[in-house]
Amino acid sequence: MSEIITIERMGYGAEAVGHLASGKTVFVEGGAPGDVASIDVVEEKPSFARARIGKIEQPGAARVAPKWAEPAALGAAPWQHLAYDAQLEAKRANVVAALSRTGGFGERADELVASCLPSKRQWGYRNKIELGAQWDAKGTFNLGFHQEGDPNVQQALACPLAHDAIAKAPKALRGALRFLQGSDDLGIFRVGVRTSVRTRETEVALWTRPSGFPRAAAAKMLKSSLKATSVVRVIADPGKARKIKGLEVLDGKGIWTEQLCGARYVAHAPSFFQVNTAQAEKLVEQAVLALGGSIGDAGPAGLDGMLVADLYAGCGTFGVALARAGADVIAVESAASSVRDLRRNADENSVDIDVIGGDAARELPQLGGLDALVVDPPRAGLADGVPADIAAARPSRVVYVSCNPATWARDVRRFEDVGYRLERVQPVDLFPQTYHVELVSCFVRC
Ligand SMILES: C[S@@+](CC[C@H](N)C(=O)[O-])C[C@H]1O[C@@H](n2cnc3c(N)ncnc32)[C@H](O)[C@@H]1O
Repeated sequence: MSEIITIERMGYGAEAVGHLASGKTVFVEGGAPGDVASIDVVEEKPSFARARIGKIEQPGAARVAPKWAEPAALGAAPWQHLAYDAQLEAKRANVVAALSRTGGFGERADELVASCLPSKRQWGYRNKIELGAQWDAKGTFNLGFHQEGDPNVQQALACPLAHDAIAKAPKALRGALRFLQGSDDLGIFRVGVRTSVRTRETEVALWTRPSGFPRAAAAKMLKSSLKATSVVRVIADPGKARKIKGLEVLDGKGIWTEQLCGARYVAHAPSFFQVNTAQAEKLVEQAVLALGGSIGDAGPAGLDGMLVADLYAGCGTFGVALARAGADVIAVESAASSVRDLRRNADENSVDIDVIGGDAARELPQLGGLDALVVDPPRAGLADGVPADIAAARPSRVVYVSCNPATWARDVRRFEDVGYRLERVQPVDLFPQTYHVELVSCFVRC
């Protein structure tokens, strides 16, 4: 079934949103706000439909020519056909919509959400590329991007979202690993590459199942193909990336380092680290400011003597900055690799952090009274009882950093129910050309 519609807005996802003549909401792959397009409906459900663009009759004002022509861009850069200003507006609108509907803020949501802070680099901003590895039915080794809902990897020659030093890694690594393996399956199921424009370090991490492995040959080949300063092998089972069975240094330092807000951070391959360093600095700055601190030439300051918990702390992106600002920091993180890196990052930046390895929800009730708290959970947001446990610690301020407006808006409701008022929401664009948006929100105790 085809019909001509006008695209209204971007959804929270790859698709744009419009309405069929029947009034039904339709999600349109490849649509841009303002497009008048002939669409082909590919799926119809009782309350919504999905469609593809047949022909654009008249392009919307926000539409631009996509830069990345490979099919992998559909999954990795699904908003690249939108002008950057329109991307920022759409991201803010998605945060407002989540707060309004899921958070129950109605029209008040619009007043609380600031404009989305733009990324200086709209391409070439990622410090990390993560590629899935697979053997196909013909016995060919493939390396590419995972697309949501598709078990197969999508091959690509390059990733223009990544810094120049690693943008061509998909092709280079595919060639190197095909040569290394020949027709032998070495159990590689994922390859991660991290680079820093600040420290000039590049690390290649091969994720493999436990088995024999030609360490020296792999080290030589990977080091030369990307001028890597570190080559490591992470031993784990596919689908169980959190259960690391071993980490072998094949060449170089065995770690990757990055500089952020004037501090130096070490991150081992299995540890979480923000993928857009320059924008992560804005997250940190926003968090420090929200707690009443300041950012000066010498770094974060002005939180002297405050007792602050940093939950879901990773390698210490927030915790180290808060401690440098003078706060007494208790950090909780569950992944063993990140916990070790966090301890080392505190030492290397000459700050004391009380690092607790464990589940944030479980540890929180033992922390006692707090002056303030920063939480930065994974996409699923906070476990049910966490806002109430936070309220029991009676912090005067809570900073909630989120990468998922839907779960965040649900949690906002919970915070308001336990006596915290949402004061301000600052979306920050860490992921240009995609629908993803990060936000820093601040709550005060009523
Ligand atoms: C979105 S990352 C944020 C990390 C850090 N705040 C940063 O900005 O780099 C979420 C972190 O939470 C950790 N994590 C996941 N579940 C957890 C849990 N139940 N308790 C504590 N940490 C957890 C992950 O290992 C990851 O490091």
